[in-house]
Amino acid sequence: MQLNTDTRPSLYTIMRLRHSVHFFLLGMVVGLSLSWLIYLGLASIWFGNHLTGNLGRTDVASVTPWLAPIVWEGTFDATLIDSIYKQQNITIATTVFALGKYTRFLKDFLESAEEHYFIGFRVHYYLFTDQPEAIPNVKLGQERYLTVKKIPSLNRWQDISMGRMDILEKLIENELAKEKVDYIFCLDVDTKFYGRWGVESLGHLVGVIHPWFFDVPRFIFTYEHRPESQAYIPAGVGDYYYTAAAFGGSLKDVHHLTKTCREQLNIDAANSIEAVWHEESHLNKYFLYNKPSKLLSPEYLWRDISMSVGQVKIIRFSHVAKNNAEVRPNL
Ligand SMILES: CC(=O)N[C@H]1[C@@H](OP(=O)(O)OP(=O)(O)OC[C@H]2O[C@@H](n3ccc(=O)[nH]c3=O)[C@H](O)[C@@H]2O)O[C@H](CO)[C@H](O)[C@@H]1O
Ligand SMILES: [Mn+2]
Repeated sequence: MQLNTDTRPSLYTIMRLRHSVHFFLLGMVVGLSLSWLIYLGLASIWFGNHLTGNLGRTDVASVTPWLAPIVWEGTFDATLIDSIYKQQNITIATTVFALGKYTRFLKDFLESAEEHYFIGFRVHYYLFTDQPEAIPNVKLGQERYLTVKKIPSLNRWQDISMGRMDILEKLIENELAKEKVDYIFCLDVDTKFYGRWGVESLGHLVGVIHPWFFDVPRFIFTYEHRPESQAYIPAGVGDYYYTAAAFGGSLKDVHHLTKTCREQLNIDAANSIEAVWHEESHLNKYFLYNKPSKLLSPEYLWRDISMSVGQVKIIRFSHVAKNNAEVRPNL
């Protein structure tokens, strides 16, 4: 009997083994490729999120010491923030006063607002004037409304400017509170929009840093320093210097602001004292003790379109050059 002592693997076995190895290697390659693709996918989501989180500026402060954001270009994602507010069906009331010769600013103000201001959102302008017939016919976009309110003019521009607090307080109380209004902004009319002013600006109480005082030390701020005035701020105190040409927030907060400033202005008037920068001084006092929940950088009220500084990468809203002696009723 002959035993089969040939222990060498048959050709067939070798072929099968090689096949398995090939299969194994192929599996490895496919597996690794898949893992790599999954890794890349996850990484892009991960780093994508981090990129959003990395928005920010190193050349300016974008948060206050009480952790309120200061809105500068490069600190927010406009598309993302629009999509968040789009779900909320909000209305933004916007007040503007144009008395005497200031009606001439209305055309540019309204036309430029229709191009840049809360585009895609419901805006209701409330326009106070002594000459409704002088209001230009500006075509408003969809879901944009304008209500004109006739009010008497006053002899002093300071009284017109300060008188806004009282009128705004009453507007909120008597009208806006009953309507579906979520936010309100109160703006000067001798201004024009040049870039996006959108929902990134919304908050409970919103102040705009004055364009002449955003990069100077506190002792330069033109707060009211006479203790006799209700707008008094002691030396060495204060966070920022805010402009009165633009402020806003929720109806409730802006009502409290306008009511408080109106009361303080009345006490000053009764004591025959007028704060150095009128209602702006009172607004600064208010913001010192009622901190804004959001601050807007001077991009949201620049000095004049022709002036540039490195920190201001985009001018969204700006005062227009005007000859005060010519447009105001008094000096
Ligand atoms: C950049 C900035 O911080 N601006 C403030 C500054 O002066 P401004 O020089 O910007 O004051 P202004 O002459 O623009 O007056 C304020 C606003 O009152 C209205 N108005 C005034 C006069 C007139 O005859 N008709 C009329 O409609 C108009 O809406 C105007 O925009 O100081 C004012 C009060 O001291 C206000 O605090 C302004 O917000
Ligand atoms: Mn002004």
